[in-house]
Amino acid sequence: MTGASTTDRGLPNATVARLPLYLRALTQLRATGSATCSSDQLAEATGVSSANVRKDLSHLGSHGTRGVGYDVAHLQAEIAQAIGQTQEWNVVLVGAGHLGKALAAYPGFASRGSRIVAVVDADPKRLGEQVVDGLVIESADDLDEIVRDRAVSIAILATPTHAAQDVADRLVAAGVTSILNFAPVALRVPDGVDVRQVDVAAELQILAYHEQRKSSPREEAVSG
Ligand SMILES: NC(=O)c1ccc[n+]([C@@H]2O[C@H](COP(=O)([O-])OP(=O)(O)OC[C@H]3O[C@@H](n4cnc5c(N)ncnc54)[C@H](O)[C@@H]3O)[C@@H](O)[C@H]2O)c1
Repeated sequence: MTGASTTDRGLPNATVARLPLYLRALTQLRATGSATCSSDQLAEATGVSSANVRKDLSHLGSHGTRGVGYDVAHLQAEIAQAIGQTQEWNVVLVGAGHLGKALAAYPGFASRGSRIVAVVDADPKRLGEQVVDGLVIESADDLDEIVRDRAVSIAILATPTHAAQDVADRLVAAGVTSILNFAPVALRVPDGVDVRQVDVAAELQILAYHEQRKSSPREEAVSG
């Protein structure tokens, strides 16, 4: 992600990254009828340590009540407010290939505050193809118009690497201020534009590193 380790609002980026996890856990707790929860419960549901849960929530001004814990509904509203989920954000998805289509078909974004309002592609053969109910592939030539007319502020970029910077430039010029980038390239964007890079391959490489570390003592023991 671009920018410093603290957001403009003053929350540390690591906290911001965990808030959606707490929100998801609180939504599940509320669905099962829980009115209150402890930091331990949130820790268990999210995989975050209890100490970090308490620290993160204290940044929001929530300290919980001794012996009772946190009020689930109140905390849910507070986190939703902090991460801007009290309104719906319009998203354009650029690049309707294998990955783009799979993302566009995922029904879970809307319930978490983001709505894909357009899917665009540069390949004329794909135009008009239905991706999901209510979304057909539109022309990348119309990107500027789509961003402006549909009040899009967030883009998902799923084009090949070679096209990504050009697409990002166009998105920013049209008014997009946040980009979720799947193309394996470091985008250059002006100040005020946030980029989150998703690199599943790098995540796998990190796991491979840990696998290697797990297996090497055994190998040493066998050879030694
Ligand atoms: N983050 C990860 O780990 C991860 C995993 C898979 C794929 N990827 C990346 O995601 C991107 C998409 O992968 P894919 O398998 O879906 O590729 P794909 O070739 O199936 O799809 C890419 C789509 O982008 C379209 N496109 C090309 N130039 C464009 C432009 N200028 N404007 C709009 N659309 C344009 C193409 O017509 C095509 O439909 C690639 O950059 C790939 O490397 C990343």
